[in-house]
Amino acid sequence: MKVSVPATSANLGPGFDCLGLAISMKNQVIIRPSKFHSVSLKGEGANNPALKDNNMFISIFNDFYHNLSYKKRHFRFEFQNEIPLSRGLGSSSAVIVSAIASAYAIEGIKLEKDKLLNLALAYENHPDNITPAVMGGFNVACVQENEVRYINKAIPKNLKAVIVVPNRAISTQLSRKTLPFKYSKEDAVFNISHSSLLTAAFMAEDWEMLKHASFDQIHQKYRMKQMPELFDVQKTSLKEGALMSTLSGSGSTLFSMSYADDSKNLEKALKLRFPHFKVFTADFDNVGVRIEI
Ligand SMILES: Nc1ncnc2c1ncn2[C@@H]1O[C@H](COP(=O)(O)OP(=O)(O)O)[C@@H](O)[C@H]1O
Ligand SMILES: N[C@@H](CCOP(=O)(O)O)C(=O)O
Repeated sequence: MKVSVPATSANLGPGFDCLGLAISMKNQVIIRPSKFHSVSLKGEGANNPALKDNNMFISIFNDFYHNLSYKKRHFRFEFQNEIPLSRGLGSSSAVIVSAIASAYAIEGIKLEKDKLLNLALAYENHPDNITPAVMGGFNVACVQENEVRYINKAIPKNLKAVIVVPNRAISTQLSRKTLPFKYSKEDAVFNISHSSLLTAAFMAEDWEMLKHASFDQIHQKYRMKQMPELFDVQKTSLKEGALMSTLSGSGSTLFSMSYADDSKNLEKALKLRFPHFKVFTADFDNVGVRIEI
């Protein structure tokens, strides 16, 4: 059985904790019944001992598997990870979503995507990256009485993600601690209006509007201060043809969206200016979690 989940970019500037989209880089796990428990790790995190000894995927998988199955079976887990850890590309959401989906799939129990999303919410209490991880595409989501309410839209092929991954990790938990406890009415109005305009721009496919809508007052500046070079990455991206350029999730990655025709030049300019960071172009993912029995 094989499950894969795409990377995500959450917040998209003003949409703190409510907007996110899926990117075509994935974490994949193959699970087979086996005589003994065993784990193989390839790609991102392969040299991280914590992922071998105390793997979040395996503990969530076990929680669900033991509730769903009366059998005591062992498995071999083969992980192939493309999503870097703690860089704001939704590595933890991918783990949560794939672990829950795998526990159901290995027992042959059908799990609707909406149910998967609501189960994932117990592990990540903001819906902005679990929703695109499950559904793919662009998503606006909020939580009401422990349920995710969302609207989803596919992102056309003529758009690309240009991604700058710094060489330093930022944990989401710590990055949330840098944010103020209170905001002014001006900042609240700024973000509500920009987030609404950005959502409308995605729905109407008015890509030029992203150049005006993608600004934020409530989280990026506080977080980016931890790595001030990110302000430079953002400025360079917007100057070199990005339609929008925002801190991806809680950082440290900077996400830009551009027309496919402009993406090569943008990638080249960023590589030249920031040779110590990993810069690449990716497609968007409009499918979300994939399960092959
Ligand atoms: N491939 C993985 N396998 C197991 N655990 C992972 C994996 N990727 C991420 N994690 C867990 O998620 C944590 C990172 O979560 P977080 O700081 O929210 O990063 P991100 O911004 O990438 O979602 C890691 O410290 C680890 O516990
Ligand atoms: N809205 C959250 C998103 C965190 O995304 P991640 O990819 O960094 O886990 C936040 O901004 O804290």
